[in-house]
Amino acid sequence: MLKIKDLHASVEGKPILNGINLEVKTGEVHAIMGPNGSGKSTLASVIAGKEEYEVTKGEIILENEDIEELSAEERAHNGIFLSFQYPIEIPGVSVTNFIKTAINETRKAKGLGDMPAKDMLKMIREKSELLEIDRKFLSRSLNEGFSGGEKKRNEVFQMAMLEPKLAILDETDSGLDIDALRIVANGVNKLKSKDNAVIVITHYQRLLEYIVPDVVHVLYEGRIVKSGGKELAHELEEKGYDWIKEEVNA
Ligand SMILES: Nc1ncnc2c1ncn2[C@@H]1O[C@H](COP(=O)(O)OP(=O)(O)OP(=O)(O)O)[C@@H](O)[C@H]1O
Repeated sequence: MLKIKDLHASVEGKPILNGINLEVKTGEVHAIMGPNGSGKSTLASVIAGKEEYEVTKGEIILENEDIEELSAEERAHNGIFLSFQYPIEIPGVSVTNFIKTAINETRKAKGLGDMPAKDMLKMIREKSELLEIDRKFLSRSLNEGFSGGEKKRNEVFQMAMLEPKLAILDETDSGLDIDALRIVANGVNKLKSKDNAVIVITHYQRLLEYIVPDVVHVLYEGRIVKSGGKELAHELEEKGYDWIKEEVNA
């Protein structure tokens, strides 16, 4: 699904990613952890193709295609979904209208016409039920006055509707209370299939109790310095990152 080879990236001339190697296969869930400022969100943004980040070296390959030259929009059309740490508000555009537009734009890029209204409504009904989202919520302006938990739930709803091949969830646990965390995680688990893959960026082992990762990576100073199974997340929660830093600097 995704292969990243020796990826280096900078922002405003400052190197942030210093040689990332990562392979995510279909059906897998990978967690990325690491201290503040280690480059986790930058990695997510670079995969999604955000313009402010400059790739200075390396390759990002999605399903055997080098996506380096593709814009963020084209990458989204190719099935990459990135949830944002700080989602934007769009007053006057409802959650439903936003998602309809996003789905139809993706279809257009594939040479398809708009999704018939009946199918769209059916999908909205199914996915909102899956994620236990109140229908009233769907007519509200996108993210305007949403609580932290509502924002996150809305993002997972967008993901459910767009059915991406590769979903990158950045700090999905921030702002979620325990019940919402469980609902969001259950939603992600239900959306997981043998044909897609998920990368979860998180600071806490808590989320990984619900979305169980196949592989956990530790990012430090722009490199993946350790990878392991889900037990690595427990170890990090217990011991923090100093031992990793010592290992790297030894
Ligand atoms: N758009 C930007 N402009 C300037 N600096 C940036 C930008 N994006 C990231 N950086 C810098 O890159 C470094 C890595 O940031 P990044 O957000 O990727 O880390 P992180 O591991 O996700 O951190 P956190 O755990 O705090 O969310 C930081 O020093 C940050 O200030």
